[in-house]
Amino acid sequence: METPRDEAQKACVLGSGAFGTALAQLMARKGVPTTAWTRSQDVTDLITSTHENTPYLPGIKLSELVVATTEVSEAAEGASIVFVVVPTPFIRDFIVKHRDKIPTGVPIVVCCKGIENGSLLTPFEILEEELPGKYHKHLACLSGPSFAREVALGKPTSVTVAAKDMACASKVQEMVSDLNFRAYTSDDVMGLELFGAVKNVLAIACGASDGFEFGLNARAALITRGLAEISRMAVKKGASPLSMGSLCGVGDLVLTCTGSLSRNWTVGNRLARGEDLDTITTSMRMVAEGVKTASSVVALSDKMGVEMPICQEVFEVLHNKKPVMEALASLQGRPHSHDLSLELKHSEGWKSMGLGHP
Ligand SMILES: NC(=O)c1ccc[n+]([C@@H]2O[C@H](COP(=O)([O-])OP(=O)(O)OC[C@H]3O[C@@H](n4cnc5c(N)ncnc54)[C@H](O)[C@@H]3O)[C@@H](O)[C@H]2O)c1
Ligand SMILES: O=P(O)(O)OC[C@H](O)CO
Repeated sequence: METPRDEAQKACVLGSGAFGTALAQLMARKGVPTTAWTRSQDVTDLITSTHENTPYLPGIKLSELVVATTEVSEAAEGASIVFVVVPTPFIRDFIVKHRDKIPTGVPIVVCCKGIENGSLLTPFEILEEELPGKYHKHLACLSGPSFAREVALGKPTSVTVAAKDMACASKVQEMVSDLNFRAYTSDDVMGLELFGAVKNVLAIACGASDGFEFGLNARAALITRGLAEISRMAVKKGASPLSMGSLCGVGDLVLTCTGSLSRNWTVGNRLARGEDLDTITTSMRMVAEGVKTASSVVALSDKMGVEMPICQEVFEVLHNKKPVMEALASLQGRPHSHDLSLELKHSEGWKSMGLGHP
């Protein structure tokens, strides 16, 4: 039987934490043989012998079509789609070390949510910097409300796939979608990545607020004012303010700020309950990207002259040991200001879209 256009023959997943494993399971569910690169031999052995990635997705039986290897060349060979799911702090080293093994002419889908410390670049920007030009029109990124466990279990999930070349975004959309996983396309790569990165920092604030049992009003306010912070930065960085209404915008922000499955929310929650950051992070094998991204967001907002008070307070708590209660009080005591609707109407980005005040 002829294979339909834009259907993957083999998928390669680079990074076998919770989300990489969930994506491997998603592709296998679609009948696509999938090879996942794991950093450690013990995870490859577990997947091979038990069909379960116990450290990252315990209790979920993986398809026989998912195989694991510690060799990037083996994972990538013959792949018609590649997912990059290595946490942001390790992406650059990973790509530099393995770029000669990454196939050309097939979509490379970046699925990480963070901003690199130092360079202040997003994962997509890092790949553009480190991969030769021949890869660039094949780069896409995928984000949205998508807890790995629910994706792996085949629970209904919808995400955004963005690329600079819409043909690439559409190709990825076709390749990843099934009845339980629905992808929408976008050309706003910067918007998708900034929302995905900064929402992790805001989820730490919401986890802390929930840890103190400040209530649902406080949490809704943090989410909404958090949306204002991201939009401010995104607009100034050239992203579309309209992406705030997307799955990769408000969708993922709401999920991560309200879901106890979130690692970032959990970090904030445990901080509020009196644990210190080192204890929390060393007890987690998984990565809460918001911890390191908080430093990048504060550095980037300073550099760009963008006000991001919630992110600033999260940074103070995480990296300058400010007591959580004091940080939350600082936010409530700030000078009065405008609602986002009024603020955006006067912003240059909004005006350039013809949406500002005349
Ligand atoms: N877990 C989710 O629900 C989810 C959903 C969407 C997106 N994401 C994003 O996917 C990315 C990966 O997260 P995850 O949840 O799959 O991972 P994880 O937190 O479950 O696991 C950590 C991963 O990092 C790897 N790692 C640790 N040190 C490394 C190093 N030095 N070099 C290379 N890899 C190293 C580990 O091998 C493991 O694969 C993150 O950017 C995350 O924000 C996660
Ligand atoms: O568990 P978290 O906080 O890393 O969030 C996971 C995903 O980003 C949710 O879409």
